[in-house]
Amino acid sequence: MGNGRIGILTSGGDCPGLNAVIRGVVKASEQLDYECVGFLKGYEGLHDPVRYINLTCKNTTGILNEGGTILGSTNKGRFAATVGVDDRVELDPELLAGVKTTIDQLGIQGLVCVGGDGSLAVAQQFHEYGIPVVGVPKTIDNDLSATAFTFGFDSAIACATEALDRLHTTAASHERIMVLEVMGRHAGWIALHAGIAGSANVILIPELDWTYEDVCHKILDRESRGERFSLVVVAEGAELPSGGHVGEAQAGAQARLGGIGQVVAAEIEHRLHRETRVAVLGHLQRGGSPTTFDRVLATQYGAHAVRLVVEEKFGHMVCYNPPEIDSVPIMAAVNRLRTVNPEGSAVQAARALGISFGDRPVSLSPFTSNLEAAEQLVDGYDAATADDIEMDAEFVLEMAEAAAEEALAE
Ligand SMILES: Nc1ncnc2c1ncn2[C@@H]1O[C@H](COP(=O)(O)OP(=O)(O)OP(=O)(O)O)[C@@H](O)[C@H]1O
Ligand SMILES: O=P(O)(O)OC[C@H]1O[C@](O)(CO)[C@@H](O)[C@@H]1O
Ligand SMILES: [Mg+2]
Repeated sequence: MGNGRIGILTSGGDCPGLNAVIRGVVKASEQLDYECVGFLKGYEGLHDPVRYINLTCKNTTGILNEGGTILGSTNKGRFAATVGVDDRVELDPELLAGVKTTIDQLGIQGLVCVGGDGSLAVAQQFHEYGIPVVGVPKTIDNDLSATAFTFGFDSAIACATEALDRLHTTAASHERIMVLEVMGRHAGWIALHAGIAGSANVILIPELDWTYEDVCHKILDRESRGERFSLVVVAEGAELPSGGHVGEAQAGAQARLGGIGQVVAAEIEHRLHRETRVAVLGHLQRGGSPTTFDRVLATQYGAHAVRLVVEEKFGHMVCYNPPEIDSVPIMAAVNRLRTVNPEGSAVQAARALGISFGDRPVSLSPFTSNLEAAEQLVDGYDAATADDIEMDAEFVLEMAEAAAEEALAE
């Protein structure tokens, strides 16, 4: 059996690039004369019943650009180590003992666990129990600490950006407001990056409190300049102005988020009396072929994970510390979600372009005469429906007056 055996499993929500990591691990292992074993359906294949396949360069050929994972994955089952942000649930000691027996009996020298925050929290408990593990950071949500990027994120934002490009043309043709709901759990990375790349007008993320007034304000401001359509991106985990998230609680697992797009679209339509439509991107963001960036990142992660096993750097996770691939203790990456910095450069750049986060009134464009914009804004406001419109006539007028005063002062 050459130098020994390396195990690998893919756990949690799938994402593009998982197969690229598997291939990277297998190829790098064979180069060093190690055999590879792939456990099926995440951690579940490690015990009762043990389910695995032998992986070789030959039987993994052609998978680099395939979405999904040839090993299968799950985000439910017996290995729930976290059920929410900053939560720790101890794994059953009998389960841990069973996994240790599997690893010992198969002669696995190191187990490569490819997963997000929850799955790596499991890997950390394996490590504490004496099971030799190394981690690889995966998730479309990009919410893992200690790495600049997880693989899967770039593919997800490519998908969301394409969706925005498509929504753009139909929104413009029909002069509608389009709301796109994207994934990301409690982090706004997908919404932020896709929103910037897909030229959204409003981006709503969990990290910033927002109001319907400010969202509608932005839409009206665009209308005042003759832009009679708007694109709103909302992260599934964004908190409603009234508090709380939209989704369903699940027993023994993280809440399933989703549905906020519909809520936001309905409220905008109600307040502005403008045709508003919603698109929910859902699992399209997790499927399909990885982008070039994700292929390169995932391949490097796979190769580097093998190196960690060979060097017996157990309890570590590979990470991207641009421009290099590096490693950190798994503990540094889990139980502390990496969320968007509201003062960070991406948010600042978006604001500089006039993208609204729904958290403050828009300032009128420096490129339009303020007076002209203010007049248009008042004209554009349909007084006939004022009684119906819960969005404040007063607010619009106040803004118009302030702008007019400013313009006169110039
Ligand atoms: N075998 C399992 N049994 C129970 N729970 C599991 C199992 N595998 C993964 N999970 C849970 O599924 C969830 C998702 O896993 P993970 O964090 O690795 O993926 P993710 O892509 O980041 O997705 P998420 O945003 O749902 O966390 C976590 O809460 C994790 O604990
Ligand atoms: O596949 P499921 O169980 O619906 O999980 C969806 C969740 O998984 C992710 O796609 C990846 O973590 C999240 O963005 C989303 O909230
Ligand atoms: Mg996660």
